[in-house]
Amino acid sequence: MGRITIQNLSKTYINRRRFPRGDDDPQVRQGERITVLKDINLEIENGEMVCFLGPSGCGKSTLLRIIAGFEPACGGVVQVNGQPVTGPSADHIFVFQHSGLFPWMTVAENVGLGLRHLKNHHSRQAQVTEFIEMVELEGFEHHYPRQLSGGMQRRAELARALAVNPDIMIMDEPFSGLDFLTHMKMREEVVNMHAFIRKTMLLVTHNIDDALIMGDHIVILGSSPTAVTMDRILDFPRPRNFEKSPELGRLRSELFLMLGINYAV
Ligand SMILES: Nc1ncnc2c1ncn2[C@@H]1O[C@H](COP(=O)(O)OP(=O)(O)OP(=O)(O)O)[C@@H](O)[C@H]1O
Repeated sequence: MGRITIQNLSKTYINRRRFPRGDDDPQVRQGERITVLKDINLEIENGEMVCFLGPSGCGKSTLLRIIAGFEPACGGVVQVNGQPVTGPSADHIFVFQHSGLFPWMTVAENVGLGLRHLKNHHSRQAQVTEFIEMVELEGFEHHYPRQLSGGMQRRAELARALAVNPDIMIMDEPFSGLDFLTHMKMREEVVNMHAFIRKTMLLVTHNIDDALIMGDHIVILGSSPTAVTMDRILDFPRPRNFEKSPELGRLRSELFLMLGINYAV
């Protein structure tokens, strides 16, 4: 289960670097308070693919770090499956990171990390093989990360995430730095993987098309301080196609406008 409830969430950072050196005034020494998130309310259903969009610096990563328990909130509540988040939970949440593979381990060893609990060597190996096949990396089981292309490394990371089998998978700009075709391929793979595992996935992206093609639910955050400016369930049929679905195309133009771009490209 991966149901998330966020109520009146707020987050303030203190910019301690702002006080002048040697200033002993306690108020000044407290530093300038920067409110990043204010009154965020969201309901995320189990199994949803939620795409977060918003201008740079609006607090998308901060929000995901709070959900993952890496960062405390300053106000409000975040609950996962009805339980308040009080810290990181390796059992429930997997944070998909760039270069998250251990460089001294092969692809199979990296993927196998998530299956350490399986005592039977043969069933563990069988599952490692299954996940590696799922991301089409068969033949590269014994390669080290440095021997893989950027796209293959991301696929190996996906296989590792699948092996961990978390309730919630968090992906912060998972396609950044990939070339156009690899980006498209990875996007397709994540959509297929999600359709297969139906786990809750939270994905931060700067790419409106990614959000529209992938998301069951789109959340747009506005800045200064960040509030939810759009919270919308997408029920367009899949595979999604802008040419075949004029409504999807209209929503695309609307999102471009909301994010300050007048002419959708
Ligand atoms: N540890 C911190 N201390 C002080 N300020 C911070 C800290 N972490 C983040 N911030 C500030 O919080 C704001 C939101 O940062 P965050 O990384 O969440 O934005 P984002 O929307 O993910 O940005 P981007 O899209 O550029 O990755 C920024 O103004 C950032 O400077």
